[in-house]
Amino acid sequence: MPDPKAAPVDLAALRGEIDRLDAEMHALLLERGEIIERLIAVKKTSESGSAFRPGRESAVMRAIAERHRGILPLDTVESIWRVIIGTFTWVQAPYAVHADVSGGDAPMRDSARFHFGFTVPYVPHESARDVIAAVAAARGDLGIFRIDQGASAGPWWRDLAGASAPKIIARLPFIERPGHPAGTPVYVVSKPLADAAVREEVLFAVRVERWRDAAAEAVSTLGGEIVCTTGLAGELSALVAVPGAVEPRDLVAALDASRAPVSEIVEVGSHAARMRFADGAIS
Ligand SMILES: C=C(O[C@@H]1C=C(C(=O)O)C=C[C@H]1O)C(=O)O
Repeated sequence: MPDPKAAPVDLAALRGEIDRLDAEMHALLLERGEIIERLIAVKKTSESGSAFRPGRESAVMRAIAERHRGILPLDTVESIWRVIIGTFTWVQAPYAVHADVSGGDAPMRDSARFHFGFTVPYVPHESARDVIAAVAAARGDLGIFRIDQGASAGPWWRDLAGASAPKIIARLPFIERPGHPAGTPVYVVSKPLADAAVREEVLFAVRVERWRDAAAEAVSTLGGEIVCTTGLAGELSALVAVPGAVEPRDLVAALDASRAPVSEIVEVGSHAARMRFADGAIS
């Protein structure tokens, strides 16, 4: 590879270099497409109807963020690769992205376009629950909605309970940072991915007979957090995220010990460990 510092100085020659690189990048994308064609047969995607492998996607995004340098903003490489990955997933098994626009269409459209590109269809809905219902009714579609729905949205996470109900499969953006151009924190739901799901963080719908502030501390001692809560006929329903190594019985024991007795606990999804980007480094 030529040393860029020793690059030719006239404009036409520099544009010639850019043309060469563009042709190489395009050829590499075509080659990536050929590998995807071979991968379709290995993954047997047509049987499950879903090509998403959120753990693999998170690992790819981490590698990109870790090796990135130079004048091109991270936002740009991140969005380019999200479009590449989202579209190559769509090529394996077509899907639409259903989005809850109850908090405004613009942030959700930004999120869908940034993370899945423009080839994948975008379908707006009135609520997170409508998104979950649309995903339940479709074969391989995805749904996205804001994690912070506010109390009026109700306990939407309970719609994810049950073996065949949709599940949370990812939390986006993968690379969290202040000022992210599509930074609204969203959950991605799909039909259950079974063995293809990543379980670095596991999410439970938990019903507790009464609420105690000590319950939040108990969950945080396990390395988890209470993501959302809502009142439910004298009880409290919470969506709780804990590291994958924490067994449901450990969570129940911790909540019981904080005098917030658990009357029901159901797994409603899982996702990759969160990544944060600050001062040029991923943690
Ligand atoms: C290519 C795959 O399928 C999907 C597309 C990916 C990609 O284009 O890099 C990564 C993960 C999957 O969501 C795969 O499973 O490796």
